[in-house]
Amino acid sequence: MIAVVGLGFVGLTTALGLADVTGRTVYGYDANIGLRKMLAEGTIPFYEEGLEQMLERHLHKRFRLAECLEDAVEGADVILVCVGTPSLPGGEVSLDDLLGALSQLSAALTNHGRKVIAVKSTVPPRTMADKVIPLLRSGGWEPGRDIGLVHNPEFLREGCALKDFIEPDRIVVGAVDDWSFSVMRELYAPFEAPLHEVGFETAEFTKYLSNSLLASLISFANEMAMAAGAIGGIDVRRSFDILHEDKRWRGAPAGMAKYVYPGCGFGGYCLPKDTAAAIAAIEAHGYTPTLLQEVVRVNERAKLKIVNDIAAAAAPDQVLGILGLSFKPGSDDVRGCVAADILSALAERGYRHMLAFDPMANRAFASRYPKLPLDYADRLEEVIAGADTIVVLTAWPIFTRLKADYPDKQWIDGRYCLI
Ligand SMILES: NC(=O)c1ccc[n+]([C@@H]2O[C@H](COP(=O)([O-])OP(=O)(O)OC[C@H]3O[C@@H](n4cnc5c(N)ncnc54)[C@H](O)[C@@H]3O)[C@@H](O)[C@H]2O)c1
Ligand SMILES: O=c1ccn([C@@H]2O[C@H](COP(=O)(O)OP(=O)(O)O[C@H]3O[C@H](CO)[C@@H](O)[C@H](O)[C@H]3O)[C@@H](O)[C@H]2O)c(=O)[nH]1
Repeated sequence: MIAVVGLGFVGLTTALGLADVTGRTVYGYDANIGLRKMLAEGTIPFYEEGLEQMLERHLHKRFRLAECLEDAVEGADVILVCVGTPSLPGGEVSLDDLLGALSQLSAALTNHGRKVIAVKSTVPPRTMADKVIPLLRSGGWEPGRDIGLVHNPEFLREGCALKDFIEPDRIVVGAVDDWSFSVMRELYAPFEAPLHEVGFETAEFTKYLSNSLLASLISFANEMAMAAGAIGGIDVRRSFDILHEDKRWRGAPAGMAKYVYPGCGFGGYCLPKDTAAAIAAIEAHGYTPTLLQEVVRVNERAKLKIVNDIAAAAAPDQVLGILGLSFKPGSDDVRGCVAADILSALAERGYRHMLAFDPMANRAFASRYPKLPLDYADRLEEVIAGADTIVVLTAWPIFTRLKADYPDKQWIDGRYCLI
């Protein structure tokens, strides 16, 4: 049996993906009672393609919700911990939820059958060795002797989380001993993906390596787009389309031609936090990662640029139409989205009449950012009718042709996505 602790984006996807692919029974536990109740009724609190159907298929059968941690882990031989590791104000990661969950786990475990604890949350290098192992020891569990211990970072992308989990490019496992490796090999045997057995630090670092590269590529794209704007006369969208025709971008399974598009900055729950955490972790070891620092600065500059573009195009007493609030198309997640930063910068500059529409994220945005002076439109057409200047902040495909359809409006394309 499998247990999953923390049923957010990663935990729920992991639990349902494992139930589906392995055929094993998965017990899920989340500390949030409201979330447990919602899941027990077959609904999920965010949009993720195919996930609700997967919940419907496995709920109360292969996927069971536990009301307490003890029940979730009692019969499990693998316990995957998927709690959040958010950023602190200085960029370092908060390990409070993770260490809290692990200390609850060490109190909840009994000696009946050996188990593996697998940390899936993203953590800075040396967290397993310096924080997790000492914590388990202080709870009376010696990793490698009484209990197995693994770090198994997750690489899924929101918007295609389930597909990414079920068809991963690679699986990375750092473990305390051979037995833990063998349990993870067995767990992932039905998945057709290379499984890399490495040390804890390599597993931890590989996750930051991946997200830091993605953040660097986006900041590179944004730097070049801003440079092109300064030169003038350049069709940035077409330049990038032509760039992506280079065969080296196109080889499956990389699919990077769908990445490295310029825009008004990267946001979301992972790239900003993981880049900041990578910088903090590297600095803490005495090295100054100047390129990564610059990646973050370019990202701030990309957000500021669109704020300046808007200020140059429309006075604060005008109505601004805002299209797109979610951190990326295909998702209703608004955690760390650039729209929040951009709209709060506009509010600071005195803009008070902003009418926004997102195909999925209106409600989530309103509840997470209640102080922003925004009105919400139920339909795209209301924004078009209500504003002369319209700003695109998320590249939803339904926005692509609007500029051509409404040439009389003033368009500010924060995502270089309008044709
Ligand atoms: N969201 C992504 O796309 C993504 C992808 C790869 C890796 N990650 C990493 O995975 C981790 C989880 O991210 P997420 O987006 O799923 O976070 P999330 O905030 O959506 O979910 C975390 C869940 O853990 C629960 N929780 C917190 N403390 C708990 C405890 N003691 N016991 C039980 N449940 C507890 C919370 O109630 C919440 O539902 C993070 O480290 C993140 O960096 C996220
Ligand atoms: O070419 C691009 C690609 C993305 N973005 C922006 O970058 C942010 C993040 O996008 P993306 O990387 O697609 O989304 P996430 O779901 O946050 O996934 C990232 O973060 C996850 C959590 O760590 C990792 O597992 C994934 O591999 C990694 O892509 C969003 O604001 C996008 O709008 C761009 O501006 N240009």
